[in-house]
Amino acid sequence: MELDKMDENDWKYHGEGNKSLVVSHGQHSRVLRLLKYPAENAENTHQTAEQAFRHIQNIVDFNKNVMKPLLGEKYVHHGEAVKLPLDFVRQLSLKVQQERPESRCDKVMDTFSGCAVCLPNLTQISACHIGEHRPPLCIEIKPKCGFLPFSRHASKEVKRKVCRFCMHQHFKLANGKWKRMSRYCPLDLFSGNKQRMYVAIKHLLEEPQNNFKIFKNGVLIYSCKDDADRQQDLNELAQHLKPYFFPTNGLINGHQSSKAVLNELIQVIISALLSSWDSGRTGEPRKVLPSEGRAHCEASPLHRDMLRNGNHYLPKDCVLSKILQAQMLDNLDIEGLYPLYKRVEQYLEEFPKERNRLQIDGPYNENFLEKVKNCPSEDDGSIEYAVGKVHQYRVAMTAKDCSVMIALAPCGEGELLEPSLEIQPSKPRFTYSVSILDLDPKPYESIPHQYKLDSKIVNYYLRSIQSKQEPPKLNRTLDRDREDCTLVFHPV
Ligand SMILES: O=P(O)(O)O[C@@H]1[C@@H](OP(=O)(O)O)[C@H](OP(=O)(O)O)[C@H](O)[C@H](OP(=O)(O)O)[C@H]1OP(=O)(O)O
Ligand SMILES: Nc1ncnc2c1ncn2[C@@H]1O[C@H](COP(=O)(O)OP(=O)(O)OP(=O)(O)O)[C@@H](O)[C@H]1O
Repeated sequence: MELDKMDENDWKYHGEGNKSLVVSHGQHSRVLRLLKYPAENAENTHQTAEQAFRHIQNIVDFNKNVMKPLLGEKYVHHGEAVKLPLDFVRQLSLKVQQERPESRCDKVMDTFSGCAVCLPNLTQISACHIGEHRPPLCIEIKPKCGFLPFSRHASKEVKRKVCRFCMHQHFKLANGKWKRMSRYCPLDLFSGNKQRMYVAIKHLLEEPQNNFKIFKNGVLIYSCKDDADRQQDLNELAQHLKPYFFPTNGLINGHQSSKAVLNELIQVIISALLSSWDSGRTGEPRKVLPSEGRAHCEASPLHRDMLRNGNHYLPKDCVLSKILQAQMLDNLDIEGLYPLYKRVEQYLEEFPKERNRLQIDGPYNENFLEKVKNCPSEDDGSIEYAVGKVHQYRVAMTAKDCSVMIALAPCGEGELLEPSLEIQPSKPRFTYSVSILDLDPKPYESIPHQYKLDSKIVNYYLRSIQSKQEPPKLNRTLDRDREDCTLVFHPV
């Protein structure tokens, strides 16, 4: 990519989140990730070009020096900070504007600094069979927090029973963020139990919100639509997917065939999420013990029998296990962390110059990682302990908000390249790659917001459960009874 010869016509809108907008290159498997700002203060960010570049470089450094060693070399692509011609960025911003979803237009793309992160396009993977005409598929999952707080600081009993995602759903619906409740529960996805994972992914398909997307040849073909006819959307998705899973089976018709195709998709997703390259070598997957806080969430719509169905484990090096371990660095809960944040604040008021030594805003280098890894386990009253816990919490926050990309390319007969997924010997095979994205550092300043938000979510949940005068389990049990009118897949 020659930075002085950038042409906006080579790039197209790819997607965006709350903080960044992503464009992809038409020919090369590359994306540019540009930051966004609230529309009202876009021109007043008062950042010099140097500060803007530092900010982008900080994101790259955090990915490279902190998240990559924690999550694993093979999953994290840290990218590169680039400085783009301002003219190109302005033209690009005009070009993509019409493609942007309305709900994201409260923020505008940064057209002032020219700074961006250049990354591999993780929706792409090269097909492993010459003459293979089916383009790559990619499934993106934002799994969110996969455990219940086990800290003694978590003051409300409900936090030990119902997971944050399930409680947050009530708050999000009340605030109008979503129109329909998601039945997805992260604890089921992270359980390592294939039946529970199956149901979790089925619920993501039924109500994707911002947790589930599918791309074909790098183009988004399935995601959240507020006023969608879900069954029709799923049937259309099945039409897209059928050549991948039933290549020789003629035209697909009817609800049953859609279910069969989506069933195959879920099986492949589960295999990719549980795959661990180490297990390939040794033959036996290495297990991690189930940890505290990982049993199940009482708001999950799963049947008790399935929850009781034995202990299951995540293979040690699978992507979910890596993410969960990083999430669990938050072992005090925000309620235990907040007093330590205040200790740091007080210390910085007295000794403002210490901010740099303590690496509150970076640099995100090996030293920062050491502080995260070697934080004392007991509170000795020191500032070092408080800062170590704050750093750990911020890393955990990043892991609770990241996304997993599973890119799949069909393999022809006898063309099996490593790594590959084979669901059953008679079924089509895929070569695949699994990556983790959106690993930006969460600002130190957001801790008070997290503290308030946590209490709002819990209090709102308790109120809404009380107002229905039903215990949480009963609520979702009623939902389950209604499941007949929605999609029912058959668990493996
Ligand atoms: O707080 P949460 O759990 O709602 O997570 C926020 C996400 O909302 P979600 O619940 O996933 O829909 C939110 O996602 P959306 O904008 O809702 O798609 C962001 O990812 C936000 O991160 P950041 O502030 O942009 O760095 C996320 O904020 P952080 O808490 O990770 O800072
Ligand atoms: N390297 C990549 N390759 C392909 N697609 C990508 C890549 N990085 C991001 N995307 C796409 O762009 C979308 C937005 O990116 P990202 O999640 O990093 O934005 P964000 O604003 O940081 O998100 P959040 O709302 O979680 O803060 C992703 O959901 C994904 O679909």
